[in-house]
Amino acid sequence: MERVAVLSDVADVIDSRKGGDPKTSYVAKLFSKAPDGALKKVGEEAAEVIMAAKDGDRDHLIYETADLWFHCMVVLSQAGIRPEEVLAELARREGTSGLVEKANRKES
Ligand SMILES: N=c1c2ncn([C@@H]3O[C@H](COP(=O)(O)OP(=O)(O)OP(=O)(O)O)[C@@H](O)[C@H]3O)c2ncn1[C@@H]1O[C@H](COP(=O)(O)O)[C@@H](O)[C@H]1O
Repeated sequence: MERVAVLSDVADVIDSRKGGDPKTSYVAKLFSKAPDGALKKVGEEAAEVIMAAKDGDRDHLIYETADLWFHCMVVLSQAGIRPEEVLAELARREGTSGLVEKANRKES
C-alpha cells in the first residue's frame, strides 16, 4: 500500500497515544473522550476550513486544513483505520470522473 511518510508517521504517533496520559498528550486527551471528543473537533475544524476558504487567506486555509486532517486521523485511529487505506481508496478512484462514477451508481 502507498505510504505518504508524514501521514504514516503521524498515524504511528497517534496510535501510540492510546492509553496515554491526557495531562501530557493532546491525542491521549482526545482518546479519553472517545468517540465524541475527536468527532466534535472534526466538526469544528471543518467549519474553520470553510471560514478560512471564504476569507481567501491562503496560509490560514493550509493551517486549518492541517487541523482538520489531523483530527480526521484521530477519528480513523479510533476506528482502527490507517491513513494508507484512505490513500488506497483515493488511488483506486484516480482517473474515474466523479460524474461517470455517479452515473454508474444509478445504473446498478
Ligand atoms: N498534528 C497535530 C496537531 N494539529 C493540531 N493539534 C492540536 O489540536 C488542537 C486544535 O484545537 P483548536 O485549534 O480548536 O484550539 P484549542 O481551542 O486550543 O483546542 P481545544 O481546547 O478546543 O481542544 C490544538 O491543541 C493543537 O495543538 C495537534 N496536536 C498534535 N498533532 C500531532 O500529534 C502528535 C502527538 O501529539 P500529543 O499527543 O499532544 O503529544 C504531535 O507530535 C503531532 O504530530
